[in-house]
Amino acid sequence: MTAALMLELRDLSKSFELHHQHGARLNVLRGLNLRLHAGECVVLSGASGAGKSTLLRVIYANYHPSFGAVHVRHDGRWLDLARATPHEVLDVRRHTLGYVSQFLRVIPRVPTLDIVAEPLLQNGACLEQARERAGNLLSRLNVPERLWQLPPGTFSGGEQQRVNIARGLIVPRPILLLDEPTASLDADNRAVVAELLEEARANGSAVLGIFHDEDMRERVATRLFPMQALEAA
Ligand SMILES: Nc1ncnc2c1ncn2[C@@H]1O[C@H](COP(=O)(O)OP(=O)(O)OP(=O)(O)O)[C@@H](O)[C@H]1O
Repeated sequence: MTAALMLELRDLSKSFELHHQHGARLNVLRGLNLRLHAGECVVLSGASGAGKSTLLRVIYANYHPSFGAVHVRHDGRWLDLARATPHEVLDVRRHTLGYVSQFLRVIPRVPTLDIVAEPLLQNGACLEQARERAGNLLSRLNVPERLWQLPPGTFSGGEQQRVNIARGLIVPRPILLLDEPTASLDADNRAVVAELLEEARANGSAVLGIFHDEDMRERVATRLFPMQALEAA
């Protein structure tokens, strides 16, 4: 049986207008086509500045594409995020499309355990279930239990990144976007993240990510998607 198509980018382009440079345009993505299926992990490769993060931000609807379509399979139908309403975008983010960046951005003074549990609570789980699953993920990611009741503001870069990954993976989502989520992690913790991603794929998630570390790329990628910086307009 062929795996279900989950995400399809068609003829996608993105340029930025540089207001402080008299409206000059910077073309970053042009005519890009990509299909992502359930159970695969496609890793974006290419030099710094090739547009990898921009592409993930366009898919997550943080940036609006200049041209083209971002079709996602959401709730049994296809939706073009480039033309979706803000309400539809929020619904897609809540149920279908996860995004884990390098940085943890959270409300200050909330304990780590609740930060991780929050997305599961929002999806309808009870507090006890959400905290239990949060604790499991934090343990697997080697975040010591003595830190769980503290807000993560003062944690090390690697600890914050592991909290961020736990929060990003606690709700199983059909499509996962990862923007260098393991950048500050040591080899042992990178291996845990690779295992978590394999489990997500085995459960049918489609993963699209950026990993600068070559070991990590080789370990998690089922396919590479090469990208190149465009020439100036
Ligand atoms: N909001 C923005 N406004 C203007 N230019 C932007 C914006 N976001 C990204 N760019 C430009 O787009 C180009 C691609 O950036 P992007 O961060 O997508 O590259 P990348 O391949 O992810 O690089 P790296 O591997 O270094 O993270 C860069 O030249 C960057 O300056």
